[in-house]
Amino acid sequence: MLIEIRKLKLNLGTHAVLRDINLTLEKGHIYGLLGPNGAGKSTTISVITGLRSPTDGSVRVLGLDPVADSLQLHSRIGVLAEQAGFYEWMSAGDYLRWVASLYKIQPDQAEIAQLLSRVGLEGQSPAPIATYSRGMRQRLGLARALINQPELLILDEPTNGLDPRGRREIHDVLLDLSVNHGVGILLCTHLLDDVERLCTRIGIIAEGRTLLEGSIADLLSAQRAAVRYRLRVESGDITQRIPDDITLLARAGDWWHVEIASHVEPASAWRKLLDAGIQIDEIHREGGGLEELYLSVTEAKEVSR
Ligand SMILES: Nc1ncnc2c1ncn2[C@@H]1O[C@H](COP(=O)(O)OP(=O)(O)OP(=O)(O)O)[C@@H](O)[C@H]1O
Repeated sequence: MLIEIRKLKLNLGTHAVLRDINLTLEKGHIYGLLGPNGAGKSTTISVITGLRSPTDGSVRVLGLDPVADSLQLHSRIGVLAEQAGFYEWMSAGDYLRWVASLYKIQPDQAEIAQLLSRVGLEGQSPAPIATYSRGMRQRLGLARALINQPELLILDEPTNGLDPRGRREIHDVLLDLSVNHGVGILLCTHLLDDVERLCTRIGIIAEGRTLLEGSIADLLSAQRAAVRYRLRVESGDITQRIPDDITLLARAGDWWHVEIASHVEPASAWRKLLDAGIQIDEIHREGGGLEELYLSVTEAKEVSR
C-alpha cells in the first residue's frame, strides 16, 4: 500500500480542519482526491508529505511515518504543490540539475533533455524560468517532481493553466508512469474530466471528512442502481411532505434533486408525491457519470446540514 490513512484528524488552532479522512492508494493506481473549495484536500496533502502532524488517526506513506521518516520519504516521492516556486533566473535545465543535486543525483545533459521533453518543455532549456507561462511552470513543476524517479507522485492541480493539448500531454505522461512504471499518483483536482480520464479510484471529501471512497467503476455502478431526477414543483418547501420512497438530495430554486431507490417504480413515487399534495411541473431524469456522482454527494451534504 503506498498511502494508508485511517480516521485522520487535524486541528489547526481551534479549527478542526480534518475530522475523518480515510484514503488508500495502491501501486500503479491514480487516485482522484475531490471536494469543494476549503474541503481539506491541500491540508490532507500537507499531512501526507509530513509538513503537518496529525492530531489523531493513522497515516502511513510507503510504509513510513511522514513526519518521523521525512528525509527517507522525500527521497522516494515527488510532489507538485499548488503554488510551485522556482529560482526565476535559472534555465529549466540548470534548475533541474540544482534540484537533482539536493537528491545527490547527477543527471547528464541527455537525461535532463529527456525529462524536459517528457513534460513537453523540449527546446526551452536556455530561457530563464522568469519568462515561462503558467502552463510551462506546471510542466517544469512536474519535471521537478519526477527528477528522483519517485514511487509515488502527489500532484495538486497538475493541469492548472494548461491548454487542452497540454492537458492531454500531461495525461499521457501520468498514464505512462502509472501503467508502465507502476508509479502511484495522488491527484488533487477540480477537473472531473481529468479524473474520469485518469483515475481508478476516488475519494470525495467535504468539511474535512471523507464522504465517499472507492473504485470509480464500483461507485458509478452503485450510483446507477438508484435513479436520480430533477423535479420542478409548485413553489414552497416540500421537505416535510416528501414520501419515504424518495430521497431529497438538493434544492436549486424551484428545482429539487431527488433519488428514487432502484426497487421503486418511478410512476408510483410520483403518485405518492401528488397524494402528499405536491404538484410536479417538470421531471428530468439525470444520467450517471462522475460529475453527477460528485454533485449528488456534495449537495446531499448541503441538504443534511
Ligand atoms: N493554518 C490554518 N489555520 C486554520 N485554518 C486553516 C489553516 N490552513 C487552512 N485552514 C482551513 O482549512 C480548511 C481546508 O483548507 P484546504 O486548503 O485544505 O482546502 P482545499 O480542499 O485544498 O481547498 P481548495 O480546493 O480551495 O484548494 C479551510 O477552511 C481553510 O480555511
